[in-house]
Amino acid sequence: MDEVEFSAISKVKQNPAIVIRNAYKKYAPNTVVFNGLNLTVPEGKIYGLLGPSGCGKTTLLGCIVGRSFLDSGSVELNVKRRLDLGYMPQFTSLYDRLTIVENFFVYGYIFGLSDEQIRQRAKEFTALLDLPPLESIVENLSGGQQRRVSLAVTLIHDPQLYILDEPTVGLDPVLSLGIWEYLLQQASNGKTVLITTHYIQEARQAHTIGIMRNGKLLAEEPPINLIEKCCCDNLEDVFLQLSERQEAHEEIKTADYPEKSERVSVSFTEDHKRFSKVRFRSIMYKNFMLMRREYVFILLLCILPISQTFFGNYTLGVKPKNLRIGVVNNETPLDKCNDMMMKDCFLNQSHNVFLSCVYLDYLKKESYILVENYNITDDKTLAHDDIRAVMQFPANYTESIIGRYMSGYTATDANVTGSIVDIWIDTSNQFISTCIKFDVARYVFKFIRGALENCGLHPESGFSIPLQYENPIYGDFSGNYSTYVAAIMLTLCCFFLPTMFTGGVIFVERMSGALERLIICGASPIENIVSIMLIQLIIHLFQTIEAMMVTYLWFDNPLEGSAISMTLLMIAIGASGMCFGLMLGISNENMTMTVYAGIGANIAMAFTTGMSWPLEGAHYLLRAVATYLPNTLPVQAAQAIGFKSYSIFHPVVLLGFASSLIWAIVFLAITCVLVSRKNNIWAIQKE
Ligand SMILES: Nc1ncnc2c1ncn2[C@@H]1O[C@H](COP(=O)(O)OP(=O)(O)OP(=O)(O)O)[C@@H](O)[C@H]1O
Repeated sequence: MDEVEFSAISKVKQNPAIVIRNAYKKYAPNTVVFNGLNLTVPEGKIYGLLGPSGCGKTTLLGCIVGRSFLDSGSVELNVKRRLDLGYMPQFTSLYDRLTIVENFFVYGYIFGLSDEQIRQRAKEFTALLDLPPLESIVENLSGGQQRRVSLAVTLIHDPQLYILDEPTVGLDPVLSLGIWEYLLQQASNGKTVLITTHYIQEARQAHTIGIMRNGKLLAEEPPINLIEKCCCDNLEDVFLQLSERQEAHEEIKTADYPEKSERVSVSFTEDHKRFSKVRFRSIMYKNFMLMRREYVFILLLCILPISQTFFGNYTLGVKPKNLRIGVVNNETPLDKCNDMMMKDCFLNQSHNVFLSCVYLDYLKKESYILVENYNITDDKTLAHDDIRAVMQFPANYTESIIGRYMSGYTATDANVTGSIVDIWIDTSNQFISTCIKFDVARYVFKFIRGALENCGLHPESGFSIPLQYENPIYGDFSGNYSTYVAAIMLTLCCFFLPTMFTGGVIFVERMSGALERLIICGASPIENIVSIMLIQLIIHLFQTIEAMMVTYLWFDNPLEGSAISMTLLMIAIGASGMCFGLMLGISNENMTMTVYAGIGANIAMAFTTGMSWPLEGAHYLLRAVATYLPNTLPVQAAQAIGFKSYSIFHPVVLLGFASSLIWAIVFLAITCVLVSRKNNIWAIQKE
């Protein structure tokens, strides 16, 4: 018996279709996959690649179709166009939400097939592979059915070279036999087939067998030769025998691994063409079909900006109502207060006006709920959680006010102390306590003015502060938080939604393996990214218009500047959000990370826009950084257009645009670096 050489260079004499020489590859220092591997696939033959699980068969096929690189060595194919290559990945890698025929159209269009040709091929494969009805959605098919559809997709364009990664896994023997018969027939027509399989006996039908183990090819011969040489009855025994022999020579595996990594890859002639109308049409077809199928998701995308802006405008900055205030009125019980007191002159003692009633009536009209006979505990803490403040009026409150008014600066100490209302406020909620402080002070002046007017006196003759607020420079007198925060919410909405959509779509396409499959079929990454961004841009335009209509038409928030400038700014913000999403979708290996990174970054950026608190109060280091984060300058630009009617050429507005565009470029640049550095970036590795 001849000694079977390790790493045998083929003795097959036919023209080679695939030649791999001195291939080295490792994923990590301890994961050497190829260690000087040589392989030759003869043209017009079926080559069965066998090897234990994890020996590198899929990696090898990946290097042949251009989805992975070798660290060193060479790969040569007899085909120079992707059109001549048909690759069936290990996982089905189809568009699960599309129907079988829609998948045929996506991949048929990529290769420039006409509708008629695609339909014809679909018919042929339905018969050959016993496919389910072509209108079935792929995700509803069984594993075996999906695998058969995947094989049909691989062969739709009638390629010269078939690279098939375990096409018969999970199929019944009849179907497997049918597939092998078809492959043999194709080989007799001059097609070359490289096929991996775990079913060793099935591989007997191949013209040549390659047995791979520990980074090398142990043998490469017709199956019958191998069986004879090893004096075995079947291929399984050959495989075991060769494996045992290699164990004995294990030291060979640690042969000198090249120090320099060259990233060797196959190249196809049409690869220089980064953008092709034919391929772009196919990708857009796929996007539109997916959108049509996912109409509920699209509807949700349209509703989201409306709901976000509605919720935001209805909750943020709206004055709290129905706050409960405990009242201890030592002057008179509240039920003795009446409407007459509000109109009568308090200086006329016979009218029995209680000013505490007049004051409390103002609070009641402002929607405060007064809790009567409230008991103040000794330590002045509020006894009930829902009581936000407690007010205590002295017994001789009205009398003391009159005394103070009549005597002016000569008022007695008793009159001064008797006219003071004590108030205890729960400050655990700063917004609410500030609101109460503001209202109780405001109504002191208001009710004194009203009371003096009831007596026919000049309203300013009472207690008032010598300060006059003129018209606001920007904004209105109410100066409320909701108008301030409206533009911020709009900005965040326009950044966040494109981030999540783009990141999500890219991630899902990577996870399904369909994106990588499209790229192997020749679709360039640029075509894919541009198509996703185009769809997102259309959606974003709708979302921006909806969100602006809710913000400015429904809620009447101030938009002093041009609506067109504001729309353009929101589109620029959306573009940077999209690029951020793209970076997240490409860089993460699991969905949870993508979602966490997207939401986490957006929450952090929302804080640094000054939405919840002015940035002027932040730590000076954070303030310095926050200014240059993606949403800070755009928010300032949006505020400037909304409140100050700045034009698009004003430096503040230009800075907002510049920030969004620069960030978009930064995110794209990071994405490009990741794409050029990482192996198999277009697919998430499955176990
Ligand atoms: N992207 C990757 N990063 C790190 N290691 C990887 C990667 N892809 C594959 N590997 C490792 O490389 C080795 C070869 O994997 P490969 O999938 O090529 O084997 P295989 O022979 O196809 O296995 P199977 O028959 O089970 O599909 C395995 O040890 C695997 O863990």
